[in-house]
Amino acid sequence: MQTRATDIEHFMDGLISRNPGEVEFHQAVHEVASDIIPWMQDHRIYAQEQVLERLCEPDRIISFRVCWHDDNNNIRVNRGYRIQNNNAIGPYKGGLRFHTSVNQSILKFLAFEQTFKNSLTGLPMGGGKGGADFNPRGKSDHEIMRFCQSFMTELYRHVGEDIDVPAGDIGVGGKEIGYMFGQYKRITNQFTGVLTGKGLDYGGSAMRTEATGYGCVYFLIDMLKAANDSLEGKTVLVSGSGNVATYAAEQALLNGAKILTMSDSDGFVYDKNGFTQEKIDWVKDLKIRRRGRISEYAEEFGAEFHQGSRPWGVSCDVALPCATQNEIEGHDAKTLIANGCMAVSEGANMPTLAEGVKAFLDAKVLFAPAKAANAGGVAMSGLEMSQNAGKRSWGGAELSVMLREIMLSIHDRCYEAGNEGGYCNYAKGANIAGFKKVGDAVLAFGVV
Ligand SMILES: NC(=O)C1=CN([C@@H]2O[C@H](COP(=O)(O)OP(=O)(O)OC[C@H]3O[C@@H](n4cnc5c(N)ncnc54)[C@H](OP(=O)(O)O)[C@@H]3O)[C@@H](O)[C@H]2O)C=CC1
Ligand SMILES: O=C(O)CCC(=O)C(=O)O
Repeated sequence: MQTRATDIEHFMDGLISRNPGEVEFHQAVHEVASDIIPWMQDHRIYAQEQVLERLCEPDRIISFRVCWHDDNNNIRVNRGYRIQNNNAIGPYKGGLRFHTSVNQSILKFLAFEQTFKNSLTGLPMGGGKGGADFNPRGKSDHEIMRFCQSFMTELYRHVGEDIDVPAGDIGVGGKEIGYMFGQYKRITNQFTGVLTGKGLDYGGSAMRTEATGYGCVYFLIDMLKAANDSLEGKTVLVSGSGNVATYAAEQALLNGAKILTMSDSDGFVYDKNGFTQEKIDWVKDLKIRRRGRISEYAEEFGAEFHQGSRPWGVSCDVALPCATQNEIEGHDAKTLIANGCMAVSEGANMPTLAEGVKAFLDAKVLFAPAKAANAGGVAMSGLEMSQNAGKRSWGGAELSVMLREIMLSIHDRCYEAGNEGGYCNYAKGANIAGFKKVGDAVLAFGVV
């Protein structure tokens, strides 16, 4: 039986009327539904049992007030959230984002995506996401510490090593995880693996910092290999200059690529000579320790700074969007294609708008969707959970091998479900492979 476009529209009309105004959530669901609704024509049980409908309704949405004192002793009020989307295949798992843009729609889209991403890793992790509309930019360390402690003072009652295990995301790195872990331990008097991305001295895992960016490039390499190509000598645009961007740039460089750009929310830098390891290390120090702006790179290394723009107008072979959602619009995708871009691997979550994804797929650009390409980070978090549960720690070399194997198996799962004979639609493959595993678990539980 053929799926009619109206089936997808009908499904989306219902979803939009139940979740008004949540545009990012609508966008993420539409992207999955467009592949899953046709697929369910031949897999009727998932439609009969309303599996997609169930996965689109979070198990629970937790929202709370976060009060803290700034350095001038003013009381500040923020809103914190945890979206526990689905725990059919394991405890809720997913990052915390601290950014002014954070709202329920953004976190619902992220928790929804996380559910399928975690499924693709093959590890026992459900999907969740959380955060707050707190802006760490310009805050002192003491302010960040007080905010994190206040945030955890409410969150602690909703999380636990077998319940829900948050980690970092935009605005939440090792420092913030340390403050939150310390507060959890203080309140509960328990030392458990309740957060991942912890420091190595207190239960963290080697390779977690590198895992998302490295994994994104491993997926790219596997995709190129399946198309009888390689990364050697290719020019690469990277957006962002945070955790994912810097480690993606580093791994691409290690594989012989030439990195031309990095960016932040003020604009992008274009280095015609390419980023060396020394320059990437300088960016890491700028962003993590000095909390500076990417424009300073241009002054330091004599590169171009393009204020208020994204890097997609620069000619390249490969694009690695690693900053945030919706950073490649339809016209950006068309520009990239016109300038010769032949592969895109999404380090950020949902960085490409639907029109952009369609343009890439129509042009047969190799396109690695976020839920597959950036799954290395949460996979390493899953391995951190295993280490914590077993009260042991594995070495970096061992974990690197595990990360490489997990990324290859994610690639192969997506390839198997998305290969259309001559061209692989990895977006479709990731949706089907991710959905099927969670869906089978949902079916096993009956109506719950
Ligand atoms: N960390 C992880 O393990 C994982 C992260 N991701 C995703 O990767 C992306 C980046 O996360 P991560 O590197 O951890 O975060 P960081 O906070 O380390 O870095 C974020 C980077 O993106 C830029 N950025 C943020 N918002 C915007 C915006 N609205 N416009 C332009 N640039 C922006 C930031 O610039 P500025 O300094 O100006 O804010 C910064 O360069 C996110 O989509 C995240 O969800 C996905 C999987 C795992
Ligand atoms: O490691 C984790 O649990 C968080 C990863 C994450 O937030 C993501 O994959 O988007």
